[in-house]
Amino acid sequence: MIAITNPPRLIAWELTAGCNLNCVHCRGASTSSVPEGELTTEEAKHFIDEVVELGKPILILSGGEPLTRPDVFEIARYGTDAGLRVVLATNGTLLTPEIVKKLRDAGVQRLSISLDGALAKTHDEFRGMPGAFDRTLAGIEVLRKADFPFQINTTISKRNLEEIPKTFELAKELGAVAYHVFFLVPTGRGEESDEVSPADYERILHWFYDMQKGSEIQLKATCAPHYFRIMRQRAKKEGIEISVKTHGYEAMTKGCLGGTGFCFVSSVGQVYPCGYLPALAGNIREQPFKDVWENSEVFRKLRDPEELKGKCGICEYKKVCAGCRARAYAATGDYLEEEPYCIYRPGKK
Ligand code: HEM
Ligand SMILES: C[C@H]1O[C@@H](n2cnc3c(N)ncnc32)[C@H](O)[C@@H]1O
Ligand code: MET
Ligand code: SF4
Repeated sequence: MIAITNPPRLIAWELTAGCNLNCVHCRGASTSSVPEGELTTEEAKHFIDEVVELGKPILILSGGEPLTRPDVFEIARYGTDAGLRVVLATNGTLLTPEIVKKLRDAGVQRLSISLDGALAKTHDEFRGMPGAFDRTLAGIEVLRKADFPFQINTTISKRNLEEIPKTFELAKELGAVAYHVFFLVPTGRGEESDEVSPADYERILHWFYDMQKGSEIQLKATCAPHYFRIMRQRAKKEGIEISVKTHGYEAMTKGCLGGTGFCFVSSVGQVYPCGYLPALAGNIREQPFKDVWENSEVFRKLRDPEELKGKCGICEYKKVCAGCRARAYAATGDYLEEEPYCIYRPGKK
């Protein structure tokens, strides 16, 4: 039998590991020092050529802080011309009208702005810089004036858990087209002691389900695969079928796309299932991207739910959830082990 591999739907690309901030939770442990040997402009363009050979995913230009890389506009333009939907993830502190114009001219379709609290103190402590909150809000103001679409990304940890509803309200007031929450993964500078408890995860994901129902803007939980279990448990209780009509995009996807619909490429060309799981699939300098995507052992394992261990392995929701592989890795050293932050006991329904 010939195994058919779907092309990636989304690729997050760390254009540079360098950053102007020093966030307490940063997966890349980014600082102002830029590592040696990052992909050159030519190598970056070559990578885009290779991506297009496989399919037309959304290309997320990320970092580090992608706006610290001078050729970011040239790379974005190249991706746009190649037919990709190019978006960019930024901390928002470096946005000026000139930069926003250049991003628009390069065909960038949306920005994500990280905002980790509704209060300046919370965000600034997260971001390791006094004044970061004000600068990010100033950046958002530039986007509003230019009528440039943006979403707000918030990483949820113990530091801001109780401020999430307020941050969601702020995102709406600011005119975000979507609100995406990321649950902290203990990797890089991210600390396990900052992770919210499994019970709090459950609580906030139920809140999220309720918010999603009546929300005029798109809400998405990333790195919280158990949301897809909760969605099904709640829908069953309410007697509703899960469909695109009732649950939108969430009905068509699953908990974690790492290695199946999504991958992360580091600034030196390393390919990983996501930016939080240091399980190396290959390097685009050594192998064609297609070969890494289709044949690497890590990706093959992640595509097979039968490989899952512990309670995830026997869970009736494993095909829609599969747990966070990065959290399993951080807790045990084995990315196929059970998700440590899920309270569900398989078989309970
Ligand atoms: C349009 C602007 C967007 C930006 C700038 C953005 C940014 C990001 C970033 C930076 C990550 C983290 C990647 C990593 O470090 O590993 C991420 C993850 C992800 N995003 Fe977005 N995103 C955007 C829109 C979307 C949309 C519209 C969707 C789907 C409807 C989406 C789905 C995902 C998924 C599935 C992941 C991967 C995490 C996982 O494995 O579940 N994103 N996004
Ligand atoms: C793309 C998003 O990823 C967030 N981010 C950075 N590091 C981590 C981590 N360890 N866990 C979860 N999210 C993280 C950023 O704050 C940004 O909003
Ligand atoms: N620096 C950007 C942000 O904070 C993107 C990457 S974060 C690891 O949103
Ligand atoms: S989370 Fe983003 S803004 Fe913060 S240090 Fe890391 S790369 Fe920079």
